[in-house]
Amino acid sequence: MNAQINGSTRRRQEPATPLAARNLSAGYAAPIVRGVEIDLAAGTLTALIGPNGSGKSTILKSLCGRLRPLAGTVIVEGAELASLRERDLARTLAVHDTSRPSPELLTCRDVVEAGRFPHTGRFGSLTHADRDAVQEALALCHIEDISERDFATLSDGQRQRALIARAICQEPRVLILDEPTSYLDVSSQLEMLQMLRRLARARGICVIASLHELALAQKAADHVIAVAREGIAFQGSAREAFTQEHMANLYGIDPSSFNPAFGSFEMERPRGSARVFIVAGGGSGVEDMRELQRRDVPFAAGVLHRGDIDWSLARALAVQVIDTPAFEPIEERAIMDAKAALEGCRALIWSLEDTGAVNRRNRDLLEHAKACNLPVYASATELFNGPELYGHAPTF
Ligand SMILES: Nc1ncnc2c1ncn2[C@@H]1O[C@H](COP(=O)(O)OP(=O)(O)OP(=O)(O)O)[C@@H](O)[C@H]1O
Repeated sequence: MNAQINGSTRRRQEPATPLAARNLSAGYAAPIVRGVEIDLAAGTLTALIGPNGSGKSTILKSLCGRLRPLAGTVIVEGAELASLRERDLARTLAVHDTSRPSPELLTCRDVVEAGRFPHTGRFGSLTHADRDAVQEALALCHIEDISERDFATLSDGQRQRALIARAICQEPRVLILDEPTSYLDVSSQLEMLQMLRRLARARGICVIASLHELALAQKAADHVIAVAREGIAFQGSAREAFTQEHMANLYGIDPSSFNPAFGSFEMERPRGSARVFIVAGGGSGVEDMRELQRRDVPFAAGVLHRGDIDWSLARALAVQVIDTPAFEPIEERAIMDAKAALEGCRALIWSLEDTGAVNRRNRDLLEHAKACNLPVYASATELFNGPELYGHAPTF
């Protein structure tokens, strides 16, 4: 977001932990999550992740006082949440959630201005400083141009921005957001998280948001808390959290379908024995592997250098990957394994444009395919649409 985040005038001496939970049990008639321990630092963005129904919203509601803890305590800037008066709490903590109020006859600006109530006097009239804070929040959320529109007529994404702007102009020390990106388009999601992250840093505030977009959470969050199985499954830095093992346990998926480099999941690999062998490297096979996956054709891939971009995708999508150590010429063992795998296939896709010192031995596979009378294609598109480089079109 382009709007300038004004941090210098509002920064204060930070206490160590703006928001903490100690042995918190949160739920309704019975606990949904137990034993929750949280310590959030000032100036950071924390992402709360986890499957549907795991208890993210329930935790957030308890952290902001909308749901009374069933056990344990929530501590806001050193004070027990339960001991704070509503107005004092509102000066410290602001909440955005997914519930959708539909106030009638209020403009978008009116709704955002309501965020100033903890700072206004008895009659609720706004000072210049209040109006500046409102204007700044409108700008940060990119809704200046719709500020005079009837709130009830805004789109879901515009309302979401307005409600986040309302929480921001409250100028809290702690900002709690339940799915702040749920109604936003892809570029707006990026902008919103980037803005929240900058806001956290510039104002030294603590932001915690539940998110389903893991790739975004991985890029934006300083700290990640994963909720599952009645409590916190794990928490730590994005680097610590977004591992294949953690994601597999959290979402019950095959570990190799999560790519930690990009924070993204791949669709399930085609099942069965490999029918196509793909030779690739340096990203040359990405499109071909995706095409095979879309067409549900099981394939083997090799010989790929470990760490190569094709290698990491093949590990998620191929039924067999034959690899070799990075930066070294292909091992003899790998060539033998690849030839054996190739013999069980019905076609070879040669995605490489050229070979160099470290992958020259892959040319043996091209020769082997010809010797085995296997058709060879330059890409998956050609495999499905012809013409073949060599041999006869296979049937799948
Ligand atoms: N008011 C309520 N009364 C009783 N149970 C509730 C209430 N609100 C939520 N629950 C239940 O608590 C559990 C956790 O819900 P919660 O909304 O916290 O999950 P979540 O992780 O935020 O899910 P999602 O990702 O789908 O938004 C669910 O089983 C839900 O049905």
